[in-house]
Amino acid sequence: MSDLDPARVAALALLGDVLEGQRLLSEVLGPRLDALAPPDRARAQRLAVGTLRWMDRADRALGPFVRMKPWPEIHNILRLAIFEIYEGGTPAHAAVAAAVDLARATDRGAGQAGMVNGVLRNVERAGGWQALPLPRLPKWLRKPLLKTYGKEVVAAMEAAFADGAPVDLSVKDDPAGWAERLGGTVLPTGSVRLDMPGQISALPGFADGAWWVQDAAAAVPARALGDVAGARVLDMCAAPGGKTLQLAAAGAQVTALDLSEARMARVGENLARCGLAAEIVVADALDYAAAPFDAVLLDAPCSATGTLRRHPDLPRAKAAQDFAPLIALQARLLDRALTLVKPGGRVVFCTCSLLPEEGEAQVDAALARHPGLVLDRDALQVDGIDPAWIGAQGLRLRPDYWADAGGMDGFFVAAFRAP
Ligand SMILES: C[S@@+](CC[C@H](N)C(=O)[O-])C[C@H]1O[C@@H](n2cnc3c(N)ncnc32)[C@H](O)[C@@H]1O
Repeated sequence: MSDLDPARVAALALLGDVLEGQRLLSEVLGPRLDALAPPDRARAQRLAVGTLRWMDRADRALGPFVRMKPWPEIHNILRLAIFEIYEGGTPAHAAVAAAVDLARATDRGAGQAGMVNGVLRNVERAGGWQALPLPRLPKWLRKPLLKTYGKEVVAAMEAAFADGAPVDLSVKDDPAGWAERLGGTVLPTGSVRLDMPGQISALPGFADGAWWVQDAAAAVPARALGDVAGARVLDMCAAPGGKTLQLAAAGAQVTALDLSEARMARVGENLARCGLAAEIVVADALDYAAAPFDAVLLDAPCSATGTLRRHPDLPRAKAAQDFAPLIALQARLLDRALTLVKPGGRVVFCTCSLLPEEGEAQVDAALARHPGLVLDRDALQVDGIDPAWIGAQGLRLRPDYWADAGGMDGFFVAAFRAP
């Protein structure tokens, strides 16, 4: 494959890892891309992410022209070419020629190259890309979301997933000043949004640690702890540290705990870059013991289905049954959090999930397990949060909110007072 475009070859390998190997892109990007030149690395990732994002529509476009389901690698070559032509800005003749070269280089050989050429020409001739429905989520996820939110909301969420995500920053101070310097806008919750940021680490303020990348929705849970200046706060699942940075910047004495040593190293780096401090503990939160804290933030491991604008690989690599152990762990972590806080202290539980099992249902179950545990819905009324987003159990943030301004991640946030 030496004459082939290395970025497209790598993108195809990534697609195979996700779609056939059921691996997340985050697990395979390093091994697949490290040997490439930086521009090829960025392009390969962009091609793989874009193809996954638009895959459902690409399959609809292909449907009338493929009689039998193509071999997986040929199918992925077709999907990649269709993404490139209709959403990736590649001239059609170049995308088709590249797809034919890629097909010729597979084990299936030249016969498949002819088929790829013919099918792509047919798709082009048929036209109508824009008239096809927006990409739909896979059934395992679409079904429970339809049951929870209804057809209209799920369609709006799917539109948000197709749009992708801007880059949001949490700033230590002066959001308006940083928005002006970086050409961004200040969101109602105080995050700064950038539409076309380019290389993040080259932007003013990165090296000095004036801000860090954090989706606007992800910045809300730490705010639900209220004024934490001087308080001892446990960030119980802390890595890579977005919320630790927020709490430290707000003047809390933070203990940042996480099971993963590698991910915790990133918390240390982020704190150092931003000139902030926290106690770092690598441990299983279920075994961790300490003098009771004033407050605990539990950002529990979850399905991450709220982050699909940036991670279209996730619903393709995972399935519902993968999350059952996490849902059980969330309940155990919440029980543990309640033992680590002073009586009457605030505990904020959150997940970047859209599934009620990882949000509202966890709250109902925790209230049933712990007599005396009190929900503190007032704590969720932080600046910029529409009160209509706060339900009986907590704050439900959805990717289709702020649709005209670029959306937000899906999140669930609940605030409790410990018994
Ligand atoms: C959603 S992420 C946390 C994101 C982080 N709060 C932030 O804002 O950057 C969940 C984290 O939980 C950690 N985790 C999973 N099980 C854990 C356990 N038993 N004890 C401590 N941490 C755990 C994972 O390593 C992962 O870093």
